[in-house]
Amino acid sequence: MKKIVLLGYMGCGKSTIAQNLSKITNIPFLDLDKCIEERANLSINEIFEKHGEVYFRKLEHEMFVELLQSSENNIIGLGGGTPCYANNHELLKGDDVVSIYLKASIDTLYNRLVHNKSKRPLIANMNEEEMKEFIAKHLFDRSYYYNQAKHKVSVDDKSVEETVQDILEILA
Ligand SMILES: Nc1ncnc2c1ncn2[C@@H]1O[C@H](COP(=O)(O)OP(=O)(O)OP(=O)(O)O)[C@@H](O)[C@H]1O
Ligand SMILES: O=C(O)C1=C[C@@H](O)[C@@H](O)[C@H](O)C1
Ligand SMILES: [Mg+2]
Repeated sequence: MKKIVLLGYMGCGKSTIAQNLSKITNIPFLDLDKCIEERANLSINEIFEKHGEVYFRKLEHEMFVELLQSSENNIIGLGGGTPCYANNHELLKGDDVVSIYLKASIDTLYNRLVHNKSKRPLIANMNEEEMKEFIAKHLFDRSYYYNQAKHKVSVDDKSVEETVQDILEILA
């Protein structure tokens, strides 16, 4: 079964773009973060607080494998860190997987995340200056994994509709 997997840094728009793509294509959308929250019956913040990040990464890997194994066609929106742990980047290369990196610049990410960080435990307690530096370094560290995707779409200065259109061209 075909799996369209959207990946990229926090705030690049995986969830937003996947929802819109799902409406147009009628392919059901699964958000990995949401699936984890439902399975654990805890928010992502609560999982990090109560059990720590290592436990979260284990749940994240198990849930990603489970979603890829299901027999339906799906759009799967990954968490920002998913490709960077537990060899999950290898799963982006599977035969039935169309993996797409939504590539955003540091400025785009910062502008989207600065007013929207409370539900993202890795940045929730940072001030604005710390956040910019963190995003720059973290994005650099993670880029190797994001670039394992089969396709790349730049999202800077594009509307949701324009990014969705770029993805439809990849899928055509
Ligand atoms: N052109 C755009 N494309 C996508 N998102 C946009 C755009 N312009 C503004 N946004 C906003 O940027 C934010 C993107 O957040 P979203 O939750 O979709 O990202 P994400 O990649 O799923 O993040 P996370 O990894 O934390 O789950 C949303 O608040 C969305 O409304
Ligand atoms: O970038 C990350 O490591 C994360 C991104 C979010 O989607 C969540 O999966 C969680 O907050 C961790
Ligand atoms: Mg998301």
